[in-house]
Amino acid sequence: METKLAVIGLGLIGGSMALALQRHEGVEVAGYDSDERTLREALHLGIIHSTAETARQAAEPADYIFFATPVNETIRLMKQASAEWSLKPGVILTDTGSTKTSIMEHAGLFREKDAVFVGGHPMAGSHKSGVRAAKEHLFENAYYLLTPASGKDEAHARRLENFLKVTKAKLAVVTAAEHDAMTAVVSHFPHLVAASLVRRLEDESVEHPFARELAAGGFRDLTRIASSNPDMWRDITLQNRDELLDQLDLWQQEMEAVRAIVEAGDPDEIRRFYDGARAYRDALPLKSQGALFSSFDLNVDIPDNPGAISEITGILAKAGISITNVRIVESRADVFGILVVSFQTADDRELGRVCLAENTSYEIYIS
Ligand SMILES: NC(=O)C1=CN([C@@H]2O[C@H](COP(=O)(O)OP(=O)(O)OC[C@H]3O[C@@H](n4cnc5c(N)ncnc54)[C@H](O)[C@@H]3O)[C@@H](O)[C@H]2O)C=CC1
Ligand SMILES: O=C(O)C(=O)Cc1ccc(O)cc1
Repeated sequence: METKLAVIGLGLIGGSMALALQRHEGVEVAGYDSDERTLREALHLGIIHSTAETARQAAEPADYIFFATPVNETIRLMKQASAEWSLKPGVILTDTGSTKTSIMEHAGLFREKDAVFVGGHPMAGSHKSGVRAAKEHLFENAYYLLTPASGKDEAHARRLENFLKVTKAKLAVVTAAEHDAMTAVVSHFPHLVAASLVRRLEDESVEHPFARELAAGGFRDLTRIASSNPDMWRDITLQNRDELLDQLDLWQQEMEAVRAIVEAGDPDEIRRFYDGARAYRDALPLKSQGALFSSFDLNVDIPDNPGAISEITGILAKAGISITNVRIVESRADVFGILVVSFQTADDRELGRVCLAENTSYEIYIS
């Protein structure tokens, strides 16, 4: 029997969701995006089977409705859907938003409509946005958090979980409050810090214009997420404002403590500070594709010459293993640099590792 799916918002996440859910046999995906070009492209790229002229038109016949719009827009659509749309009895509505408390405060709007809203957040993505960045594999191995409103909704959450299994994400149920507290620490606050570090460099560059030329390696790694979509992050910041304010207070305390350590100038204490952070960071789970790990990387020690990069990419291309990115994190004349090769899935990375080990003598490792 055909299952009808409506995806509202066809950017990176909605597009990827539509592609991943097409792995189900007999799923018919109708899409709507307020941006006409995105809608046309989604159809052209096979991300959706049909376009709708309004969100309502896509949603009314659907068995599952996904809102993959910026979070403030999702709340606006939820209000409209509950007040005006004629939804199919038994429909499950869900979203992909990075925040959950405000959204779940509106889930009750569907209670009298024989419809259930179960919050969702696939914790994979990148600083890229838009339909062209959509990938069927995006959610594989990533955590996908679900926030059913109450015990009564858990049966519906299980139905949604079953539907989402084809994404190969790791599904977990949490409360909206737990969700927002945890994502504030691992995702939302780091975005604020990354943006602030970039702004600090911009200020510094007034006096030292050369500083921006030196912003390589670590600085670029640490601030990649500052290239994210500002509209999306405005909405997230507004919806998770209280948690972010708490994090800012705690960060100020942390910075005071760091300041005291630096001011005291005790070498042992300074080393203990770095060592503690390194030990905790190195023990973080790497297998999962959490919010801060958006690709599967392989590090290859290569000599610092352009031939080495094309050698590696050539070997992988010949073996038909697709890569999503290559970059050098450290490169100095006459020493070995580290080439970071990113893959779409853990399986591709393993194939790449074996292939490079067989065909080169470079040291290869997963950091
Ligand atoms: N980018 C990421 O890495 C992740 C984002 N999310 C969440 O998923 C949602 C979507 O994010 P992305 O796909 O990255 O954003 P995106 O910017 O790539 O796509 C959003 C799409 O929604 C459309 N849109 C905006 N208002 C609309 C409306 N009223 N009706 C229909 N379409 C509308 C836009 O035209 C755009 O195509 C956001 O809530 C975000 O917080 C969740 C996990 C990861
Ligand atoms: O680019 C990155 O590493 C991210 O942080 C991606 C991301 C953005 C928003 C989310 O809600 C979850 C993941």
